[in-house]
Amino acid sequence: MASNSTPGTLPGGPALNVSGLDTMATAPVTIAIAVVVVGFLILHILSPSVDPREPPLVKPRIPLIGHILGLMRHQASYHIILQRSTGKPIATLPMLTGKVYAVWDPHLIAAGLRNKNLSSTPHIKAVTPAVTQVTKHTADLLTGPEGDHLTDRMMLHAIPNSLKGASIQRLNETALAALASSLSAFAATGSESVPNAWLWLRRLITSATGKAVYGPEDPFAKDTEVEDALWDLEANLLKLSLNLPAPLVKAGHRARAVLQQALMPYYAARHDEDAAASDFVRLRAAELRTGGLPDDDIARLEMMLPFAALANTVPLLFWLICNIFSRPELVEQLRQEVEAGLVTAKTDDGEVTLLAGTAAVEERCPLLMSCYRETLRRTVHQVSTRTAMQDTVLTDRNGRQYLLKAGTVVQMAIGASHAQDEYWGGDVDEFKPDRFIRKEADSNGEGPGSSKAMRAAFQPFGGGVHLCPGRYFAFAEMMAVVSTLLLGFEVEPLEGTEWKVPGFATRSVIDAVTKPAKQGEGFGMRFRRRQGWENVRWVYQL
Ligand code: HEM
Repeated sequence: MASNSTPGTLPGGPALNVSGLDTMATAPVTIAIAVVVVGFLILHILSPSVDPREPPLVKPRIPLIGHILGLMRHQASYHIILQRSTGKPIATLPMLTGKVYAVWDPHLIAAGLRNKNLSSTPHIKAVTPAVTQVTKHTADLLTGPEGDHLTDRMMLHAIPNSLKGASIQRLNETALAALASSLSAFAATGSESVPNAWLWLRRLITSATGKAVYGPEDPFAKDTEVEDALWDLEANLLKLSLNLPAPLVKAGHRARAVLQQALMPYYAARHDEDAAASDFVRLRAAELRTGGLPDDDIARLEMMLPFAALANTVPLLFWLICNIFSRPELVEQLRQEVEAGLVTAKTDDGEVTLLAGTAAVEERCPLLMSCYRETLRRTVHQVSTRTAMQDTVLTDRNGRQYLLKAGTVVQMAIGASHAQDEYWGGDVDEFKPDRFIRKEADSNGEGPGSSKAMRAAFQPFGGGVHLCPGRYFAFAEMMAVVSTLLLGFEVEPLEGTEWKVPGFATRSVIDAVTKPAKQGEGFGMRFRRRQGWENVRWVYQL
């Protein structure tokens, strides 16, 4: 009988074959063990091989698909979760029969972003046709050998050249003039209630940026439906890039159609060549035309351009305003700093000139700059995705080397850099307005929270050749709005007296800055013109 068999005797041995009852009792056990063994064999065969020189393997709880499910559910936050649970600087994440390298340590991220063997081109080429639905002619062109050349021209020539020097100066001046006009007219009767602060800021920044980027023919100025489409598309970009069946991405398809239909007449009429259009639009479109793209496909492809200009500035400004105005004492300190540091002229007829450029704020308003950096630290979750074009070695700060095999995808998770107490100290999960200017806790100037450690781990704009070229433009827009609200307005929550700031939405792997949950629904603000600042006309200078 089975019950008399020696513990540990293997099923199927002689003692177990005595009666039919024994056979019936052990058969399920045998099958179960066989299933487990076969399962392990299959897993072993399917699991990607990992060289000991590669980053350490972090296996998911659910074999094969665990990391895929984790990334789908938590998106960019999954990297923070994994880094915190494993404590590792870098890892190999097995997914189905393949693998992805996840880089979490700031020094390794910096090394990866600088490394020329890690390229964004394969990723761009892979997702662009699915996301933009360009014609087959253009898709073939982009994915063929000419596509590499065109992508390089766009990324390494058109973008950097259009966002520097006189080009960015002009872009900034136009956007700042548009903001000045909107904010000078805002709450003209003395006060204004804004039921959804997120949507209000979205509108404010979209109209100023749209005008600066596209010129007077700005497609976003023609219909607010176009602006809505941009953000609906943003929310669906991941699904579109995965090329999921149409019924699962209805909202994405609709938003894409609205956006592309709005951009097509702009490019067909060659408004990108208008004198008042920015070089950002002009140089990219010119490059694409030279590459053989028809105008309609330029419009399809260029629906990605406003994402770069808007998708991160609007949420960052939203969090900066929430972080500041929900702290009355901080508001008082910042008001003094801004009035003393940034106001350069105040005329009798009510014109106030404010500085909004990076150098001025850095030099004259250290607390405001610290709040800005702390907001970036807390809300940038960027995952920079590259492919290793050849076997590549990354070296950490202790000289330890990790081999990245050619052809493997590398995800560098800046959100993980910004969330490690090893660099930021025990209060890493809190918003500390003065974090970047407070006295160093660590006496030798190197430990958690020291300026050296924080400098290494602060990477909100990426690095290497893809370092964000729009950061100074975004900064001036945000500073103009924040300084104006500080000086010119009393800002209160619309409902009650307590600030109930929305939580974070799922942190997308597509963009860099976290958005508020549910489009900031239910979070309104009331603005009242401050005594002595009632009839101000604002002017901004860099
Ligand atoms: C607070 C606002 C912003 C943040 C936090 C931000 C962040 C970033 C980050 C992290 C990257 C690197 C992406 C990577 O490594 O793959 C990037 C790239 C880029 N950003 Fe920004 N950005 C902001 C505003 C802007 C603005 C306003 C513009 C345009 C006017 C812009 C244009 C770009 C472009 C074109 C790239 C791609 C550069 C390349 O791949 O070579 N960004 N941004």
